Amino acid sequence: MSQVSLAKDRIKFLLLEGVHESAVEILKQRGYHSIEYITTALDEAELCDKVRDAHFIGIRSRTQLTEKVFAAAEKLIGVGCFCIGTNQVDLVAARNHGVVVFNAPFSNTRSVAELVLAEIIMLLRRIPEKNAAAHRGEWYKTATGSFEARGKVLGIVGYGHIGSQLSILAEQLGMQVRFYDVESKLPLGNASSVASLDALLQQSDVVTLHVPETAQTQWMIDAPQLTKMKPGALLVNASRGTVVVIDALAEALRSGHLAGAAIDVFPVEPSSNKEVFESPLRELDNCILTPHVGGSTQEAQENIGVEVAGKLAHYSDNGSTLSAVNFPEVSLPTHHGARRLLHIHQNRPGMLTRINQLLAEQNINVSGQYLQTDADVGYVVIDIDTPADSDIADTLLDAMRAIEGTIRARVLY
Ligand SMILES: NC(=O)C1=CN([C@@H]2O[C@H](COP(=O)(O)OP(=O)(O)OC[C@H]3O[C@@H](n4cnc5c(N)ncnc54)[C@H](O)[C@@H]3O)[C@@H](O)[C@H]2O)C=CC1
Ligand SMILES: O=C(O)C(=O)COP(=O)(O)O
Repeated sequence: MSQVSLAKDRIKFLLLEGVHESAVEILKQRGYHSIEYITTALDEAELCDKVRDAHFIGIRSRTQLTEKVFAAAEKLIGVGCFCIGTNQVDLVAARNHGVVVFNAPFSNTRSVAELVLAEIIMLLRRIPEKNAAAHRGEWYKTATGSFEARGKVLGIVGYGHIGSQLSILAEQLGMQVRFYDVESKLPLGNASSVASLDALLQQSDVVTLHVPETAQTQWMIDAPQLTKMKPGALLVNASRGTVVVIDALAEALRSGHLAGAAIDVFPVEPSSNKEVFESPLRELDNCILTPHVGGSTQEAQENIGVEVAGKLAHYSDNGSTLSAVNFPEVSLPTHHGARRLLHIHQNRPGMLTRINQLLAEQNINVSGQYLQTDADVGYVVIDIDTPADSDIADTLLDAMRAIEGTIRARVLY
């Protein structure tokens, strides 16, 4: 057997932020036992040190994977985001270093939708203030400012997996659902789309945000947008902390223009449970504050562990990049009796020709070849008919690595 294909027990996984143990179980079931498990996030300097000998890293929303981290991670071939958001990863840097990034696009969406629905009911009934008062020994029994959810207009910004599930749940309560999305989306049930964010803000009794962190969504809700909301309206943000300008929100809550808010995500979040949480919203009783737990349920975390660990193991075992968020997607059959080589390269003319020339020169029969490219990167998987004890794959690998524009090449089996 060739020496270049790494044995599974030498493939190292670094799992951070206490990802669910289902991830560890799946990796072990798939034959990966070299797993370092850390319950917290690491800062950039600690990460640069830790990632040096890791082949895979698993993170959640706190760990920032920067260009500097990827440059230090010489052996890294894959990242698993055990969450939905991938804004914490420099996806372009990852791709340029030949590192494939996966996430779990659905597994915690129901959990977020349920939490938001519960918060809407709590806010409509002014429970946060009444709860805070009761904790101080005050008895604040009044119907003033308390409303049923039935008949109220719920404005959803971002009608994706979470927004659309919330739409269905809110309609069960009799809410009238309207949404604004930059993409054309099928309205579910009796929901209807609204042409602009401003129009949605003006019409809604409750506004809830379910957009990803992008340049367009950054500080999307600032003082001018809050002013457009109905007097006495409510705001919920369980998307990303950069979507809402917190000082502007605090002012809108203090002035009484908004009656309440529920905020799960913040521009700066503590990096561990031991750090103090600072926010101007802390002093406001009419604001539900939660520590980024929208997706933190046992069900969601267990499913995410299984899903993302499965994707990492599949990529490691077979080279498949199906559902990668930063990489050309190649879905591959397992090819028994063949050797499989992977070549990740800058997408420039003639790369495949050069690889195929090498194969022809060595008189190697190709039994399968799979290529996908995006604007910058090409990924080709080559199955060759050669006995397992031949060292031709090693020779080929050296030659492929010498091709100018190669980012990474390896023999899988
Ligand atoms: N609080 C928590 O624990 C969690 C937070 N999240 C956050 O929620 C976000 C949304 O999750 P999903 O619904 O699963 O994502 P998704 O990708 O299914 O939906 C996002 C929707 O937002 C729309 N959109 C993008 N830019 C927009 C803009 N500028 N204006 C209006 N609409 C825009 C998209 O077209 C898409 O329909 C995630 O990106 C993540 O940041 C996700 C899970 C847990
Ligand atoms: O799935 C997401 O995007 C989330 O925000 C959840 O993040 P977490 O895994 O709880 O740190």
